[in-house]
Amino acid sequence: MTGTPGAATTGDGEAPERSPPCSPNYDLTCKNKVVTVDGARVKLQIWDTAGQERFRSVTHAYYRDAQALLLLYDITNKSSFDNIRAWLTEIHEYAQRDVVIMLLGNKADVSSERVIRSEDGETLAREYGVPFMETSAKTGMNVELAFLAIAKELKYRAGRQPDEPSFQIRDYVESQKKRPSCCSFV
Ligand SMILES: Nc1nc2c(ncn2[C@@H]2O[C@H](COP(=O)(O)OP(=O)(O)OP(=O)(O)O)[C@@H](O)[C@H]2O)c(=O)[nH]1
Repeated sequence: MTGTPGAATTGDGEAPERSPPCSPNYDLTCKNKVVTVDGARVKLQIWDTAGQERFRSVTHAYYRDAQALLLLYDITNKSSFDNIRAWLTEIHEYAQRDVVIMLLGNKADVSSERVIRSEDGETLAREYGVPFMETSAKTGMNVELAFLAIAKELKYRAGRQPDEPSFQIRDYVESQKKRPSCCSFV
């Protein structure tokens, strides 16, 4: 899922789903994930797109309806990081205007091969006003947090009362995220 968007749509854990059932195909995989937010079950339907250029025309159709997009790059692979700007441009054009976007720098466990500094991810995320953290699919670092933050944001939007203070996903992520413990590069 590196250099690529993963899209999420939600449904109430109990209610009929807003999204159609998962039907993965050759260039997309799909999984359901239930996250508990303030005692309520939020079901996320997660689509993992392939990042290759040749799939872009196919993936438009999928992320057009997404409520959230997780953009992953690989901290050991510069081109995956460089691709993120192109994806953000695509998203601006094709995704819903209020889509929740999160930038994730994956493989944070392999610090010896790091070529993208955390600060570079932070700077890019700030430029686009999106939350950012580094993750590791291997150790699990910040992985649950990424889905929890998305679920919180979507649940908040769905049930917001006019006088309720808004949920600030960037502040939440900043306060909860773990930082990689070692930084042997630059
Ligand atoms: N050390 C480490 N390896 C990882 C991590 N995430 C993925 N990998 C490894 O990187 C390789 C590629 O992982 P994939 O998830 O298939 O990569 P991808 O970019 O999604 O590939 P496509 O779905 O084909 O675009 C596999 O060998 C994974 O085990 C991570 O956080 N840390």
